[in-house]
Amino acid sequence: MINLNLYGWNEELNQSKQESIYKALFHGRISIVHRTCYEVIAEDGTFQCELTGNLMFGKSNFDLPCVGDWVIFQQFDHNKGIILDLLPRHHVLYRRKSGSVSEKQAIASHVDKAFIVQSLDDNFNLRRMERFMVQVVQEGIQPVLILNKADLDYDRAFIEEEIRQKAHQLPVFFTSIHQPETILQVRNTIAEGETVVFVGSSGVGKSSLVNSLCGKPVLLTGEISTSTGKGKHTSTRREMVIMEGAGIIIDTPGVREFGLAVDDPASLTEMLDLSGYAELCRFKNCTHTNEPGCAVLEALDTGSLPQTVYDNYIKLQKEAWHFYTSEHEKRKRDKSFSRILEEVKKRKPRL
Ligand SMILES: Nc1nc2c(ncn2[C@@H]2O[C@H](COP(=O)(O)OP(=O)(O)OP(=O)(O)O)[C@@H](O)[C@H]2O)c(=O)[nH]1
Ligand SMILES: [Zn+2]
Repeated sequence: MINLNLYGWNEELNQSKQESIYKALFHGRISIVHRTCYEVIAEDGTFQCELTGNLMFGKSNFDLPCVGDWVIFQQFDHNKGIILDLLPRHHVLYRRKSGSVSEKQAIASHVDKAFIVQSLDDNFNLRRMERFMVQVVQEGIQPVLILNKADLDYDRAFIEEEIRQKAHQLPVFFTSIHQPETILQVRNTIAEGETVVFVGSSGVGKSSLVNSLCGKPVLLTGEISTSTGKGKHTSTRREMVIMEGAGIIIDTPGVREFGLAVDDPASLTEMLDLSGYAELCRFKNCTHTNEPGCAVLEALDTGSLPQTVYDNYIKLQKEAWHFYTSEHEKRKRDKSFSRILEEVKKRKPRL
């Protein structure tokens, strides 16, 4: 018998289950998605499940279950099932599907904290960190910065100076899988039943960290490729694992570029340290690009706002607006399409 409280099951989820017409069936949490096959952890063990047609058709991609989702399923055989219902999601980590402008993809759900992992070699990049931060904060997920491979040679003074401006926004940890005490520090911040997702570029050590946190190898890690000295891309599927006596970890595969899927582009100034200036702009709806009396541009001119911070803001802002507007266009189109379908249905067949 598996205690699902350790996997994050709680009273709130139980309440939403009671509202489902399938409340008499089993519930469980998705730990791996493999194309159309979902591995579900339930009280009676692990089940290989498929989706019922209702959950599959007429749904956007991001409505499909993802790792971390709680579902209700009908068991058949001893370890198989059909997923009939998806409990309401909260704190979902989305990203824009690569190669698309407006299609978002759910990566993990019911997430409490996001560990944004960078390695202390040439991967360290605050602007890239901001990209992840913007996305997770949007969903009410708490960001944490993990600077890994602290055993390597790096300029600690430089890094500390760089992250000083960020330290008030998110906790920062220096870790190394070769220094157990640094792993323990991170582990102590994860409470029982809490869900943590790992995000970051390929090769920064996400899977290695997960293994170290669990105290045993639970995920495959990339071997060093001798030619480049970098880890090979390994994770092709997402996995959820549990740490004994602590929370739940979801590892995500490293992606070359993590595309923003934010619904509130206006929130960017706050997260990117521009709000202090933006409040002083003459116009309330200032875009900080060419307006007179723009305090952001002024700060840029006097040098108190670094050009790199501003450039990143403009880049993310553009991307967010692009996503936001095309998503709205698409919704409008979908709506009128479903209206046409309704009309078609209403029409009586002529005999
Ligand atoms: N020196 C050092 N190497 C590390 C550390 N953590 C991980 N590595 C190495 O970095 C390489 C990549 O590690 P992974 O854990 O596979 O990286 P990942 O972020 O999961 O990569 P993807 O699965 O591709 O997203 C492996 O060769 C690890 O042994 C660390 O703290 N110090
Ligand atoms: Zn302005």
